Amino acid sequence: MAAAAAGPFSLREVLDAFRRCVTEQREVLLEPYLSGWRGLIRFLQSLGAVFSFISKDAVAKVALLEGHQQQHGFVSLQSLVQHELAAGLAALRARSDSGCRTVLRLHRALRWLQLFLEGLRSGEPRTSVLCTDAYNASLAQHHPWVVRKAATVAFCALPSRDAFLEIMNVGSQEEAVAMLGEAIPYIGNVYSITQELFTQHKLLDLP
Ligand SMILES: CCCCCCCC/C=C\CCCCCCCC(=O)N[C@@H](COP(=O)(O)O)[C@H](O)/C=C/CCCCCCCCCCCCC
Repeated sequence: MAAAAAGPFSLREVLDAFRRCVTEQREVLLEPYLSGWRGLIRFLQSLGAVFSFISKDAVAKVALLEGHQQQHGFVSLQSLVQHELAAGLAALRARSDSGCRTVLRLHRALRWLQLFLEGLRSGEPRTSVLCTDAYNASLAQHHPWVVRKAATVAFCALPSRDAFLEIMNVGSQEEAVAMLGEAIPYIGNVYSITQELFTQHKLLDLP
């Protein structure tokens, strides 16, 4: 499946992808953006079947964006937004397969990731608590009750903080925490630029 290439998870690769995302003109490049997501999905898939309903949704969204990227040759999120908005906001809102609505879902998930990684870095050992708090402060408000319920049940199966730091494949715990400190601002930067772009074009509530 193109959206989830094989190979072990490496936080360094994800960090590099999100670092490569932002240009000097504050554009968000689609290729590294999707590459970062593919790396994250690989991690999620390694956590087992209890998370497969989440990884399947993320894989489908990345695959949809890969399709749009290949079909139209978009280089950046900005060019994707510009292209889809050319048909008018009403037409865009009526589409269920638009790149914009799909990016919006991943964008909200990126906020979850930022908060979750900040929590991991803080030293709180209960990953399910960290994950639930990050989820409630980001994605949860956009999900129906049944999805919220399934997600919070799945969070109880998360590995410990120590296991998380190990799976990052970065080295010692201290090195892993240092890399989290490096990664969070890059992810935050991609989030902020996308948030500005979607605010500017009134796209933050695409159905
Ligand atoms: C060393 C630490 C690294 C942490 C790595 C984390 C890896 C996480 C990888 C992927 C995150 C999942 C992204 C999920 C995107 C969800 C998008 C969404 O909101 N989809 C819903 C709406 O879609 P439409 O119906 O409108 O098309 C859809 O209903 C969602 C269904 C699935 C439930 C989503 C719950 C998301 C919970 C947050 C992720 C938790 C992962 C925990 C693993 C640490």
